[in-house]
Amino acid sequence: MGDCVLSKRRYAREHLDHLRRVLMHEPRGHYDMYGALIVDSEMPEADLGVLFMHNEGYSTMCGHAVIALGRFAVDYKLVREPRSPETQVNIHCPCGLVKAFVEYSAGKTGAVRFLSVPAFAFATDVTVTVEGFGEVTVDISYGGAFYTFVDAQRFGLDVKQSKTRDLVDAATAVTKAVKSQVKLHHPVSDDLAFLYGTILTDGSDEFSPEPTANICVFAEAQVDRSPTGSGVTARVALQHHKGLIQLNQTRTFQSGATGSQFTGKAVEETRCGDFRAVVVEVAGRAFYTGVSRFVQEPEDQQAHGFLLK
Ligand SMILES: O=C(O)[C@H]1NCC[C@@H]1O
Repeated sequence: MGDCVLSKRRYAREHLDHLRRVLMHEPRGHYDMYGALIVDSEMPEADLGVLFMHNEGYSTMCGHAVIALGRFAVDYKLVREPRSPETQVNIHCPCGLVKAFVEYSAGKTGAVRFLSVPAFAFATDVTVTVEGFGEVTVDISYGGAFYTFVDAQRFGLDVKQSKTRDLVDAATAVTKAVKSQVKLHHPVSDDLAFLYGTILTDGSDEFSPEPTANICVFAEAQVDRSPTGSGVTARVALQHHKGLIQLNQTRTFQSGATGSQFTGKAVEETRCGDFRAVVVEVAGRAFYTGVSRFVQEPEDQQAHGFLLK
């Protein structure tokens, strides 16, 4: 499989993709299913490595999965002695080492915060031609994965009120335009240099104690149910880059799809290659919903999984 997490991601994509389809697609998963696969990490300081899976392939970062995995790692004893009030869990994601801190008290795990890899605004006020919408000005930012950001109002939409289908169509058209018209690059690895999705926002980027809502459409028009941990990381980096948020100012980010919330703040200025970057802390909660055991029967014609679009 290769000995670094990024090469494991490449190997899974090239040789094990049938397993992702079995788990993420119907009848075991669904169009918007998301999965995390725990792997060994080559980093001595990592407690675990992880590959992220979605409807089309493998992402490089997933904040909502890191929040869930932080709790999971403590509860299932993947880390040495848990400590109160917080236990640190170092999770080696394809984008790099992410440090999660899991509330722990009287044997119970709680909320999780994590410090992600250096995040940076890649390009601001970029004009692209979007099919069906004409020229649209967008920002592009990196938070472990690259996202395009644009105010939903540009399309006459509202991230909390509009039909999900309309938001998905607009975001997907933007993603398609940016992918074909903007060349991305990442100072650490070419494997990180791709556009993962588009995040439509409510346009409230100036610091405010009020929550700001966004909806993330990623991979193959997949809709995130969370406020998007890597998206919050990228959005905070963008807001900080534009001088709209200062270090240690905490903002609340809400999913336009479900109303679930994360908080995010930039905690440190740093660099990523030539980019001025920030370390962003994202916090949220994850809950167990059950334990599943999947099987495949040889006679099952649909055993390999299928997707309805
Ligand atoms: O929270 C996140 O970062 C992820 N949620 C789905 C899309 C992203 O990978």
